[in-house]
Amino acid sequence: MSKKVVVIGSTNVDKVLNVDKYALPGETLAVENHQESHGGGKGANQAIAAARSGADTTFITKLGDDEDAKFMIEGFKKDGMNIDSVITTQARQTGQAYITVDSTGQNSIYVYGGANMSMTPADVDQHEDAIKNADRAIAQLEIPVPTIIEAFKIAKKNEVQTILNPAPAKKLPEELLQLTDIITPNETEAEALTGIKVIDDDSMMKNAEYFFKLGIRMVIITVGDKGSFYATPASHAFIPAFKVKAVDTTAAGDTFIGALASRLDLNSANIRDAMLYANHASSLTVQVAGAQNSIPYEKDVLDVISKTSKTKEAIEKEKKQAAEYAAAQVPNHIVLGLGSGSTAAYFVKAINERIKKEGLDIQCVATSVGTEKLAESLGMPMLDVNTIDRVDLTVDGADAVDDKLNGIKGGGAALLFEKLVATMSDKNIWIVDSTKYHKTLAGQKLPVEVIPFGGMGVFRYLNEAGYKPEFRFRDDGDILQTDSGNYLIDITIPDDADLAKLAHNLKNYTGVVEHGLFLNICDQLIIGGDKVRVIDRPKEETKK
Ligand SMILES: O=C(CO)[C@H](O)[C@H](O)COP(=O)(O)O
Ligand SMILES: [K+]
Ligand SMILES: [Mg+2]
Repeated sequence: MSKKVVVIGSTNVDKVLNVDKYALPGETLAVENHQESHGGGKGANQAIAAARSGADTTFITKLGDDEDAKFMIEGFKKDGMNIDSVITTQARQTGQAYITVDSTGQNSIYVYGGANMSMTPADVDQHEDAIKNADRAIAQLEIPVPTIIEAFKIAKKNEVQTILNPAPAKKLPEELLQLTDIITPNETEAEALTGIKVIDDDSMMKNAEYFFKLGIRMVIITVGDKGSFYATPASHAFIPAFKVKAVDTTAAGDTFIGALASRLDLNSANIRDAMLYANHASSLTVQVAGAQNSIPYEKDVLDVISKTSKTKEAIEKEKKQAAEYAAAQVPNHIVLGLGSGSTAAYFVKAINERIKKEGLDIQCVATSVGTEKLAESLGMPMLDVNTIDRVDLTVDGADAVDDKLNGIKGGGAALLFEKLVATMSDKNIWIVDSTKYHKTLAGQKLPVEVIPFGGMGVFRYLNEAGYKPEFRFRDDGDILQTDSGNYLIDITIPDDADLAKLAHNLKNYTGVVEHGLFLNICDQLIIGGDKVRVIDRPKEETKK
């Protein structure tokens, strides 16, 4: 069901002058290149982005009675936008931006607000229905603030969600912020409003808390080519941008917002997917020079998503290949540790097939409640880990493994039981897809399991030590609890980390139960693929 979006905002015609160099005062320079006009304006860009992503889009904007207006309206109609609420004035020209770009790509812009800056609350009142009939209303700061306030008042009165893109950056009256449900600043715009510099997750959270206090329910901070952060009082996360070759970032921010508005459910339940969609959309915009012409259509975004999700299918295939390869190697008459996570689940099913078909004499030990449930549902013979003192072989997944077979586990929140079983196993085999194998673990996320009481103390220690800690939340926004009822704090492994020292320091900190660094544990790594790769721990390296 496509979202009904109304955009109340600006339209500019960008007149671009490509020159070799800027003319000095009094100087006259001939300009060779052909000059053309492009559509622009944050309102128009965001309306176009929403419309091209399939939203049922109505645009309330004010244009002069001139050629530029005709040029823009043609474009709006081509994008299937509802233009019944475009207001025409004789008193001002359509907004224009005079952009001079020199041979180095450096640009300077003069913006003539024109009709945009003459849009009044009365203009908006005349198009009250266009707002009333929408699911959500979006505004930016290229039209007068009192006009936005009027539009948002109508929206709130009619339970229409309000999204404020506070660009270009400036201070705003609390009245407007209190009428805003979702605010979408970039890092500079956020700082202009809150005075809190955006440098890391913590400062993004502080910005979010500032807006929550005003009654704003969701804060989205776009951080250039790094990605975008979202926060509601219940949950938050940073969604990294997709690494692409950026040619021209113009309209990337506007694309993100229009695309997000076309996807985000009104109860925000699909926030992660909507953010991923919007990140994909703006990653396409930056790869094309220009503004509105570079804003992608829904099918382009879905194409790039299906390409990445195809790798998702490829990854699942590799997990299965690694798991089935490992299952085929398991000897008879042993006590077998069953790992946790999606790759280990393929292994459990594969070894269960062998036990049934070949009548193998294998007793199993689970490394999590999830695996125990899976094994029992398959009728596998289980042992209670407290009744044995050793395991012959454990086969488990991993989140990241380096070229010394040191690894990180705990992505699936089972690290404590996994480490218990791994350390009592004579042999540990890890099964992974190719995205898990890295030269080094630096920069990877490392889970630290802490007791709930006092977890904040550990968080503060990790924060002060510069590990960028984040409590792990479930997708429904509640804090995650492990099988043992503990919390997980994910930290980032610093580039120059001494893993043994890091493991030692973490383990020794009061309140830390265990961490996800598994050093000198893995004896053999099996990496899935059409050609499975098997890497053994070098013989001379005795397990300490
Ligand atoms: O350590 C684990 C659970 O705590 C998992 O083995 C690890 O997260 C890998 O899981 P997956 O195979 O699903 O990527
Ligand atoms: K662009
Ligand atoms: Mg995982």
